[in-house]
Amino acid sequence: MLKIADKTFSSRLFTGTGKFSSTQVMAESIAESGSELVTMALKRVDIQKRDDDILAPLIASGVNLLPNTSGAKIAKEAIFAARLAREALGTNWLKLEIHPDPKYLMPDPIETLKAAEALVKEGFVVLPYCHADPVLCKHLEEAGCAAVMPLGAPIGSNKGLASRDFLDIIIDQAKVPVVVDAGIGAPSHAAEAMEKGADAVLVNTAIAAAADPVAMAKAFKLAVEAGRMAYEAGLAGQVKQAVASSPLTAFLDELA
Ligand SMILES: CC(=O)[C@@H](O)[C@H](O)COP(=O)(O)O
Repeated sequence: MLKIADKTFSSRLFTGTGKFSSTQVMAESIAESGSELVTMALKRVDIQKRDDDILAPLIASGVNLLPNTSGAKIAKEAIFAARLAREALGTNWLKLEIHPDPKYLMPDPIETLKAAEALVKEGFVVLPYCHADPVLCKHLEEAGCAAVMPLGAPIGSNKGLASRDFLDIIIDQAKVPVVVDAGIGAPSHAAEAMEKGADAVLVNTAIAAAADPVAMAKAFKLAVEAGRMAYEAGLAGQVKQAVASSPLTAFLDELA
């Protein structure tokens, strides 16, 4: 079981709600993924009515909602969005996302830390999306964030763990759960993150944009479970030279 703040999860696959061809496909894919924590951009949710297109099936399914502040370019906007989300959705959980640059959607580390400090003080359970920067992740942890969400690669790029060496350091140092977020483009990328010891992964585009999102959601579910199982089993280390699996010359002993 994975514990983040006051909640426990049996699934280590978190999912997004964007880019699906329809709400029905989204709901079926999330159900198939087994995900228990689902993020949605506040800007996409009709906060006036709880029977909103995206919200209704999510609430009915019983998943935990993780509103995100995507669209915020500075800390002040993210804090405003967070308060709105708490009011509208009745959750103090928040995926803090601040990216001022629309081309690469790179998270702003300075504004993210500033907003995280303020939101933690207001009682939010803050899960910040950030660069795979070990020093920044430590600062976010010290600020009271419930987890850190370093990127694998730019959002929607499907490039996998381009930041793998830095993820290793973050995972090694972290005292809060590490959720690898963004850029995970294939089940094998998710498995790699889990094998490294990440506590969870968040996947959106690779599921939503697949030819068959429901089947892909299942593939990610299995990959995350396999990756976690491999991590817990303890991977055999890598060496440069070949090491024979069984004695090479024992059968020649007869000749001696
Ligand atoms: C939905 C969401 O929160 C995204 O911003 C997230 O970072 C996922 O990224 P991918 O779409 O690359 O999986």
